[in-house]
Amino acid sequence: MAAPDGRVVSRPQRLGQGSGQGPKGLGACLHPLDSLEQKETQEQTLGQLDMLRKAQEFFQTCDGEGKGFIARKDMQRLHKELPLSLEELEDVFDALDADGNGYLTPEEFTTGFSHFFFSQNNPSREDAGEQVAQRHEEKVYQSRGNEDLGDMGEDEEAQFQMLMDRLGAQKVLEDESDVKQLWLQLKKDEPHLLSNFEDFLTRIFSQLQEAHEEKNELEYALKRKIAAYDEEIQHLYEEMEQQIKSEKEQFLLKDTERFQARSQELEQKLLCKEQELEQLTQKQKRGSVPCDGESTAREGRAPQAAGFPKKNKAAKANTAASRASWKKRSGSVIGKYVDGRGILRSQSEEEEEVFGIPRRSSLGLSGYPLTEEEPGAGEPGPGGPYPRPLRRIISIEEDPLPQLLDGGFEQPLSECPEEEEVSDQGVQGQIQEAPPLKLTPTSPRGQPVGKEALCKEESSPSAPDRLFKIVFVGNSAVGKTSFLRRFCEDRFSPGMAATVGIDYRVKTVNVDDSQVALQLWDTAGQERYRCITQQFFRKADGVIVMYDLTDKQSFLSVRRWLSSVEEAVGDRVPVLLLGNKLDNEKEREVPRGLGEQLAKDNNLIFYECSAYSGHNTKESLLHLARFLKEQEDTVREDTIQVGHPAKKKSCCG
Ligand SMILES: Nc1nc2c(ncn2[C@@H]2O[C@H](COP(=O)(O)OP(=O)(O)OP(=O)(O)O)[C@@H](O)[C@H]2O)c(=O)[nH]1
Ligand SMILES: [Ca+2]
Ligand SMILES: [Mg+2]
Repeated sequence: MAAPDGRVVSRPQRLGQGSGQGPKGLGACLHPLDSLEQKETQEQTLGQLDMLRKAQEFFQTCDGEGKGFIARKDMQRLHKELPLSLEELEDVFDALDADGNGYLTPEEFTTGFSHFFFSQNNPSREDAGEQVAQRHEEKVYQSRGNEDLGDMGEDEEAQFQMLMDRLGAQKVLEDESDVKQLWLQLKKDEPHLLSNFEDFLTRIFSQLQEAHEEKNELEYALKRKIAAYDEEIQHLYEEMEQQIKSEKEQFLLKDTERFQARSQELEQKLLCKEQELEQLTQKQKRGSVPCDGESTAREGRAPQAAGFPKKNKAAKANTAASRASWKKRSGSVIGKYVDGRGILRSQSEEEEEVFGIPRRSSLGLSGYPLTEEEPGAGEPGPGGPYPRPLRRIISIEEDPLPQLLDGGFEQPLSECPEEEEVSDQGVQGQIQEAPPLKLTPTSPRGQPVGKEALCKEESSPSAPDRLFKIVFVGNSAVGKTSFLRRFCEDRFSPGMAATVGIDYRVKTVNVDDSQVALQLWDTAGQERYRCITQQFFRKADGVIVMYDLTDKQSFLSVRRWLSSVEEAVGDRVPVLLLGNKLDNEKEREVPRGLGEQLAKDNNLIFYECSAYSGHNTKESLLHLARFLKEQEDTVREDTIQVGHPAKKKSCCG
């Protein structure tokens, strides 16, 4: 505040919000020694301090309430302090409001004020008001100078344009008309304000210019930021994709591992099931082998377990007779042989005596020895050489196998509806049709198991006279299941699934007017089921070994199959050797002669067949069925007339 003698007296400094860079206290005393030098500096500082103090004074005049900033209307309070009209104070306010937010902070006020009201010379010496007046003097003079220019008059437009160019208005002002109007107005009415107005315009335009530049800078920075963000997002996206991909791979890997573990587990389970089955059959064997060798004749009680019916009274009598005669019968389930002298001996003893060969010999699986001197023994029929008959008691006993199946394996019991007529054109020689046994079923289950499954009118009038168990073995995919399907259902379905464990079918065929039920055990060729398959040999009356004549390996495995049959049942059962897939001649790998030779060496019935075309499927099985039936007839005759010499017969017609 200017004191009456013009000395500048500072108002007590009011600290608080918006405290700007207030002048430091002047109370600090200076050291006498360097007072001269500092006097100089002090004078300078004092000048500046005065200036600032003035600014502060004005600020506090406006900010009477001490709110720390000045609003537009507060500026009017300077009307008394400064020779400025209200409009001019408004302009000054706008010029000082650097950030244009409608309020003046102490900084904005102090900084702008010292520019606006204190000229460049040292404000300390002159009173602010005088100073401001002087400035006005200058300004007015200056604008008057312009006025002079204006007076020259006709080129006001050019003058205004020159001013605009000087101020660089083009860059920041779209429409100069308002400014031009105001300028002309001022020029006319208040020429002394013209310089202020020009100053004001200068500041405004430079601030607009700055703002414009700042805006451009901000825009540029924004663009760069957006580009950086886009890049970042792109990068994140790729990273995420990568992550998803690796997650997927990991998941798949885990899945495969889980699957493998699961299948191993299942394999384990299967193996222990197989072991259980083995123990069961062992137990069964121990449990079922009769201690006094007591067993029932084939034409006697059929296995209850398989659900086969008990025979009627006549058959019972027959059974009793045959049972009586077999009282002495010892041993296991299947077949002992009664030799010519009626002495019950085991097949292998027979074998040793006749051939002295402890291993497989021409006595062979069919249970008939091969001797050259026999008439007609040389010509190999489709079933192989003519053997000399040995008696064979084919016994049947409570057969747990279907039970086992019921327990262990769910086997479809497929019974074939039609009766198989004996068509022996495919088989050597004629077969005498023995009169079928008169058997009337005593129970509704008059037929072999599964037969009742068919609707009544299909079931054949007579129950089977015979029941033979035939086990079917061979490498996987040689065509066992397809063969049996062809034989039972007379159809071929390609792309069969590999058999698991054991499959089981019953087919009744008519052999020489007898109803012969064939229990066909279809085994799985895959290695892992080998131990299950072995179990079923024991109970077999006959065995079929199949190979694929288009697959040499499967033929080479035949010997192995033959030896596992021998291990299980010795040479006591007839074996039919089948070379399958004859329809695939062009892919043949096993010449027919090799099959014939092998059959001859091991005294097997031999056929080449095709499950696909059906060629030799019936003939081969009927041959085996007839062979088994005749064997049984022979044994039966011998048993009834004990000691009679064996009747000559050939297995292959
Ligand atoms: N060309 C031809 N293909 C056959 C014949 N018999 C079977 N096949 C095919 O050989 C493949 C195996 O047949 P399967 O009957 O399943 O063989 P399998 O011996 O039962 O096999 P496992 O059950 O694993 O022991 C299937 O694709 C049959 O279509 C045949 O006579 N000719
Ligand atoms: Ca402001
Ligand atoms: Mg199969």
